[in-house]
Amino acid sequence: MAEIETFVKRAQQAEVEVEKLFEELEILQRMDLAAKAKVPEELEKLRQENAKLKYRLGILKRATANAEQMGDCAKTPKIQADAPPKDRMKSILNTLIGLFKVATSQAFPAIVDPPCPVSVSTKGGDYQFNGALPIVGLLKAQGVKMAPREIANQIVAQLPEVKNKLVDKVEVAGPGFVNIYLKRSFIEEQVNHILKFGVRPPQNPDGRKRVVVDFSSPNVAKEMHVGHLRSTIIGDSTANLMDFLGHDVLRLNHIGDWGTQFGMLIAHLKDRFPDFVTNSPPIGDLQAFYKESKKRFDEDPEFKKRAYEAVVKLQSHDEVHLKGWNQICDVSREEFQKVYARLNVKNLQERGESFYQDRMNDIVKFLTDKSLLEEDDGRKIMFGNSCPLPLTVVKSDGGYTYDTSDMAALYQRINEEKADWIIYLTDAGQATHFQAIFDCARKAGILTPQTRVDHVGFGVVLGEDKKKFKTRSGETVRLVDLLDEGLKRALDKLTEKEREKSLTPEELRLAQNSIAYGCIKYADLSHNRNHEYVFSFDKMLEDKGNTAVYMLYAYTRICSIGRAANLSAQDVAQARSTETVSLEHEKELKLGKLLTRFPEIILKIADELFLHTLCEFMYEVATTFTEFYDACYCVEKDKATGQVVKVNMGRIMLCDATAQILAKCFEILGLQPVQKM
Ligand SMILES: NC(=[NH2+])NCCC[C@H](N)C(=O)O
Repeated sequence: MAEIETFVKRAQQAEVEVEKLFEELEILQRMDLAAKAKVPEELEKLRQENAKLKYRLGILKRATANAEQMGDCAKTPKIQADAPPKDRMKSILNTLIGLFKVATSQAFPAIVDPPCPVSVSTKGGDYQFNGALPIVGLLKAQGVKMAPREIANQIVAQLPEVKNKLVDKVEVAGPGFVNIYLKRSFIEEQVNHILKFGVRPPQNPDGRKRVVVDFSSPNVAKEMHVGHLRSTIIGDSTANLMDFLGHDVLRLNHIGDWGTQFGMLIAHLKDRFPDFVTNSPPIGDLQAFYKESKKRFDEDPEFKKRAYEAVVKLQSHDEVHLKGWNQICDVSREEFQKVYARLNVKNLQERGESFYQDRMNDIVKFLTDKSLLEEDDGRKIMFGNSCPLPLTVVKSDGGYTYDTSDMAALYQRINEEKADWIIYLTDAGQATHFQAIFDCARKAGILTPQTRVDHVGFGVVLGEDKKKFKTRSGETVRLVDLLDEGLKRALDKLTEKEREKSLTPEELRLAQNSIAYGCIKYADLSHNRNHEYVFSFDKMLEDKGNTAVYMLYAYTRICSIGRAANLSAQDVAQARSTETVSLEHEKELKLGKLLTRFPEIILKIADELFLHTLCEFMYEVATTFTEFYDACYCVEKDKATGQVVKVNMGRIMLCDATAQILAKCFEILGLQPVQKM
């Protein structure tokens, strides 16, 4: 299997490179540069290499096909490594940027790497090129004076006429914008592409990356709180998105499972359950256990002493102490697992702070050797180049800190995991911690520009009273209780609508789960993550506005249109290869255009890491779909008998493409829509 992965990786890299070279070649040809000669040679070599890889991949794949069939198949097949890039979805925005870049370079060869801003148009045209204005300044710097409209005209004159399947017409407007109108035939082609190939990822401009997503990361023996819930939800979706793009994703749960608090926990364990080594201790409520031991630690100096001794024993890997530590971690692990199972969070690998024990020694040595550590009141600290706050790498008692483990983890992820991109999900309060880590890692040469790092922060969760989220009695809300309440509220909602009358008990249960977990996730994901977020079941369960309930209903409604035409799901699936969509009606075209924006939205979100953009897109799809459905008959029925008289298959296919796009969005967000609710 590992061998296959390596082949897949190499084949994909080759694909990306071939495609890149194709593009480059096209540009070079158009720009009529003499440097052409070398490229075809390289291209040919890559092609041959790729053909060989594909051939061997084919053999390996056939050999493992049976094994794979029996394994746990993902719901949507991952993009095939041997799928030519041409089969992926096209980002219209990127294509337009490419076209205008070439045209601008041709019109103004003296400007190196011209800026090329293209955006979706709000009026006049589908997209808009805004590059003329910045060029005014650039020309001026070279002593050339030219009006923006004139610049726009010259650029437009260079747009390739032939071979352009995409642009219908362009017009220079206002102070020098270029309005771009797309060809209907192109939009139709893109929608038909969805029917033929399914919702495929767009071509990644930077190729396949090894992406580490560090999320959830609760702490052993402490409450897994709503902050961890946010991290879990946003992190899981971020990882899903990276998966969809075809990256090689590693989901890591950096749990807090190491540190001095284990001394008091183990000392307390020894007292409470003296036979813990032979009999698994029934700890039950670990939070209460934590509180008890903390109380003793604070009040009883003798206990405190034993707690310190226990830490030393644990760190020297004494068997009995390791056993106790493991038992305590197991109790927490079980609790965390319950939450993950209910939220359907999969493939999250536990790699807690304890994993880095030896590596923390190594990183301290590494930093010491580079003379980067300073003494400060017995501590060893490190300053970066730009961040005002130093890291505490070694405490005065010789112990390590959160900073030390994160430095060690960063080193490990870059050098052992070969990460190209590392994404951390924690509350915004940890922003300075990560700034300092990244800053110091750059200074130490651990982090170079080859690796992208992002701290994806999020705001705090508030209760409906706009105060810190707590239970009525002021306790932290247990996540399992919160999820239970979600389930109860979802069922109330369904019975309020008397859905139990038309759904089977199993359908009702599925709908309840879909709504409960869907509403919690969607409420979180649909808001800008930087903002504070008010946790309110009432708001989440509203069926108007951009809520999970609205979106889930919209989806089931679209899915039901085929049924209204007496078509089974299988009929619809079969029609995808025989029917085509034509977007004659204005509302059909509007919907088609929106669907074809999916690839550019995905690329934007992957770059900026703001998932609410996807929710906004989904909402726009749902409302645009309603406009289409109100204006265009898909199924005509005899008013008197209710019999189907006419089915417009092309339109049913447009419904299907819409449903497929929405299904993919749900999948990325970790929601599980149902066919009926
Ligand atoms: N690599 C990391 N620091 N990941 C995030 C860890 C979050 C930490 N355990 C907390 O509860 O706040």
